[in-house]
Amino acid sequence: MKRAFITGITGQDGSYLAELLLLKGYEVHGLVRRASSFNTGRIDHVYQDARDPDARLFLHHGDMTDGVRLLTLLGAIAPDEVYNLAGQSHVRESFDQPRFTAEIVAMGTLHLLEAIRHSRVACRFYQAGSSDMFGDSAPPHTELSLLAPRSPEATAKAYAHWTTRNYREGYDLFAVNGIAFNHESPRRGETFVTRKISQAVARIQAGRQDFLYLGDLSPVRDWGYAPEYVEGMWRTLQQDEPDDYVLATGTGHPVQDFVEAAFDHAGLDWDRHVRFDERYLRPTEVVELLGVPDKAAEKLGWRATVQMAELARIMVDADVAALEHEGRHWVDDVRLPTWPVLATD
Ligand SMILES: C[C@H]1O[C@H](OP(=O)(O)OP(=O)(O)OC[C@H]2O[C@@H](n3cnc4c(=O)[nH]c(N)nc43)[C@H](O)[C@@H]2O)[C@@H](O)[C@@H](O)C1=O
Repeated sequence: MKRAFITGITGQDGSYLAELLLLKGYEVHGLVRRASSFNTGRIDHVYQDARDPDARLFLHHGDMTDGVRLLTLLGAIAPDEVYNLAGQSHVRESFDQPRFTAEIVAMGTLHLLEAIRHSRVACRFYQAGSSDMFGDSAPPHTELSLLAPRSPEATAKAYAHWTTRNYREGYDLFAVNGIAFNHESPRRGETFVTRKISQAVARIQAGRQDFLYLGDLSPVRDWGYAPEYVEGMWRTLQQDEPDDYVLATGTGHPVQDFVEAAFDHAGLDWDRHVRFDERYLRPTEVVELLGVPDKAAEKLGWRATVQMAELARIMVDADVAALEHEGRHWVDDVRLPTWPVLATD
């Protein structure tokens, strides 16, 4: 049985990837930050008690800032595949917490790569790169486009990207950079713009909220559906040779298009409910991110099929359903959560 280790397993991508790998028959291990309250809401529905002889999902407390913990965990788990999805990924927040963001995203990746190198575990490594690294670089963006990051989050991702390449070339590690463009879902954090919009639409439709406050509606993003992207991540590690891949839909839209699609789907007039708030502006904005997914299509046989308007409908429907079943957060997973018991290592 193949074994995978996922950092960031409690996030949107980590939870979808864990589900996918369990379906593919893997034993899945995930890194979870210790907190005084449970933070595993996105994976509770697939969690099995570690004492169950059939359990294939194991959670381990640890942190990307703790390289020794990563080293000992890797040695104990001996995974075949490592997916580095952990991070402080909110761009606006990274301007307020640049050092913390760099510690997790840049140094955290270095800690993980060093842990792989020194534990001598024979594994393949996936680095969750971000289109944000392209920043000011002229669109459309390919694997060869210049990296010109415009935020602390993006500069940290660029460090992680180049460190991954150097470990591939210098230490003969099967290390891959996936460069994923924005990918969203009902599990997206509530402060990213798509989820903020879909949640607000549901609340406005239900008469629980009147206005949605947003920043700049003009930036263009290439939005896809997150469950499709984790399939792409997995495929990058199944190739004969390690390489870098753009994962994107190939179509860009301004934020305003997503706003319109979401409000339209609920039968609402967006213009009556959306207001501007300068607090959501960033010191430096990325004007346009647009990916060219041709290499992924050709080499991985991977293509994004859900485009922006359908994505908006999926997310609005999920948030409308979530309001109807308040208290259940991840409505696309209808099983009730069981509380996690951590593996004892
Ligand atoms: C690929 C990349 O994708 C994400 O970064 P992002 O593109 O910054 O995503 P977002 O959803 O925060 O913003 C999208 C756009 O929407 C504009 N916008 C307007 N008004 C609001 C607003 O009120 N909130 C937010 N969050 N954005 C707003 C905002 O200024 C920006 O132009 C991260 O996953 C990152 O880690 C990553 O890898």
